[in-house]
Amino acid sequence: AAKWTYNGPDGEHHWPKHYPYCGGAFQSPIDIKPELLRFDPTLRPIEVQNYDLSPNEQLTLGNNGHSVQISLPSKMHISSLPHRYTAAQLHFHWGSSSRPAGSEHTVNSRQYAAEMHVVHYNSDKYPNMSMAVDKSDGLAVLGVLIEVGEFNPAFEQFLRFINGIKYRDQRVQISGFNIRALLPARLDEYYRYDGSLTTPPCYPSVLWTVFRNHVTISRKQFLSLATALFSSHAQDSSPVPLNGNYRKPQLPDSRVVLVSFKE
Ligand SMILES: NS(=O)(=O)c1c(F)c(F)c(S(=O)(=O)CCO)c(N[C@H]2CCc3ccccc32)c1F
Ligand SMILES: [Zn+2]
Repeated sequence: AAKWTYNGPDGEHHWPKHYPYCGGAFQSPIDIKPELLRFDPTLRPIEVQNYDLSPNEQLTLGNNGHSVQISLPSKMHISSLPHRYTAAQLHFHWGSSSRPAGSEHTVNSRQYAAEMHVVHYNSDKYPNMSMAVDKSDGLAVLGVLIEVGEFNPAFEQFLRFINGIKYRDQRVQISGFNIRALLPARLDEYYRYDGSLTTPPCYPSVLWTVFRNHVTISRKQFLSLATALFSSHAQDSSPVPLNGNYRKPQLPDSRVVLVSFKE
C-alpha cells in the first residue's frame, strides 16, 4: 500500500492518485450545515451492547502511524441498526498544541478540538472488518466531537499510557474500561448520513452517526493527545510529530443529513 499523510507531497489532495475512491463520491467528513438537514422521526436512539468492559479484560492500545487506536472485543456491538454492527476499533483525530482544532466533521463550520470514531462492521453479512470495509453496507462509525473543557476520567483510562506508544507500530496492553463513558450522555440525538472512510482507501462504505452533543477533555489531556505521539518509527533519525491528523470537509453533493432531533 502507498504511504499517505495529512500534509505535504503525500497529503490529502494527492490521495486519489493511489486511492481512487478518495476522489469519488460520498466522501467523509462533511460540514454538517442547516441546509443539508432533514428531521427523521424514525431515527431511534443508538443502543450499544457490552461496551462496559471489565478491568480483567485486556485491550491493545496502539500507534498505527496515523492515529492512536484501541482494539475492541467482538462482543461489543450496536443493536439498534437494521443489521448487527460489531465493534472493531476506536481511534482519534486531533489538532495540535498551537491549533486545538482537529475534528473531522464540523457543525455549521465549527471545528472541534478533536473527534473520536468507534468503527463497527456489519457482522450479519460479513465475517470480519477486511471483508466489510469496501461494501456499501459494510461499516457503521460512531463519531463523537471533543472540546477542551472539564477533565474526563474515562479518557484518562487510556491517555495515562500514551507515552508507551510514542512511535509508529508501538502497542501496549491496557485494562478494559467502560467504553460507553467515552460517548456523550444522550445517544438519541445525532446526525446520520452515508459517507466513507476518512483515510485511504476512502471506501464509501460507512453509515455515519455523529452525536449532537460533544464530550470534553481537559487542556492537559488534549495536550498529551496532541503532543505525545510520532508518526515515525522509534529508530527513525528524524521524528515526525503525529498531529493535525484530520481530513478536511468534503463536498456534500446532493446528500441529505438526517437528524434525530427537532430543536
Ligand atoms: N476515520 S475512519 O473511521 O474512516 C478510519 C480512520 F481514520 C483510521 F485512521 C483508521 S486506521 O485503521 O486507524 C488507519 C488507516 O486505516 C480506520 N481504520 C479502519 C479502515 C480500514 C480498517 C481495517 C481494519 C480495521 C479498521 C479499519 C478508519 F476506519
Ligand atoms: Zn476516524
